[in-house]
Amino acid sequence: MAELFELAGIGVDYHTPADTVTAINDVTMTVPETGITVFAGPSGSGKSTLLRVLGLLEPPTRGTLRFDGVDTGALPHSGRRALRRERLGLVFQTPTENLLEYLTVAENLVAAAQLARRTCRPDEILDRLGLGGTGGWRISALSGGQQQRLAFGCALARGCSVLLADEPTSQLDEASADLVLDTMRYLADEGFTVIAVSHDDRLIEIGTRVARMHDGRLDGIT
Ligand SMILES: Nc1ncnc2c1ncn2[C@@H]1O[C@H](COP(=O)(O)OP(=O)(O)OP(=O)(O)O)[C@@H](O)[C@H]1O
Repeated sequence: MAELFELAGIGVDYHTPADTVTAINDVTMTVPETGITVFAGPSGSGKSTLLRVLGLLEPPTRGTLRFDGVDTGALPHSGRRALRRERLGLVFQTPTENLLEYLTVAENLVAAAQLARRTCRPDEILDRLGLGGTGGWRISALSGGQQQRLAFGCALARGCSVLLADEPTSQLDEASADLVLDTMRYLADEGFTVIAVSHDDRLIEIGTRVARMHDGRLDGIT
């Protein structure tokens, strides 16, 4: 199995007025290009911080992060930004955080594509995600699960091959969460790399690889 991310001795410290918090402590692992990798663990164990590191939103304090063979720490700021924009799609836990509420569904997809200087066919993406016919709708007319589906759609519109989701089901009722789980399975089957952070047992169950975190450390991978 090809490995997409290679983490070696990754550490992240945050300096607060009171002290230094080590959010990630010496994490060494790989993340494969295929399947669904889930980071699980109690609150405060460092899952979201690690996802931000993988999403190139935040450089680690220590260690080496290779993405597709490239040492991301050796890249200039512009190189990291280009990788982030072109390859990595982030989906956050609050559905509306991922979308522009003053635009329609289709306009959100077009705006996402434009960010990556691409064009897209909104109807095609909406059909693939089971949202056919909603192109002209306002975002508020979609359910929370449909909004999260559209957030994944925006990553597709940008041409991203890697989808990183931070607790994508935590704000949703069961039916809406089901829509998101189906979408993640579909995208993994389509060959996208899907990576998620979650407390949700049902999301952890669909993981093809589950990395358990505790106190910033990796506690095991199954
Ligand atoms: N910007 C920051 N400044 C200071 N400390 C931070 C910052 N971000 C995270 N932390 C601390 O780092 C540790 C890991 O936080 P993180 O949010 O990554 O954990 P988590 O497992 O995702 O938790 P949750 O499931 O509650 O979101 C916690 O102790 C948190 O308080």
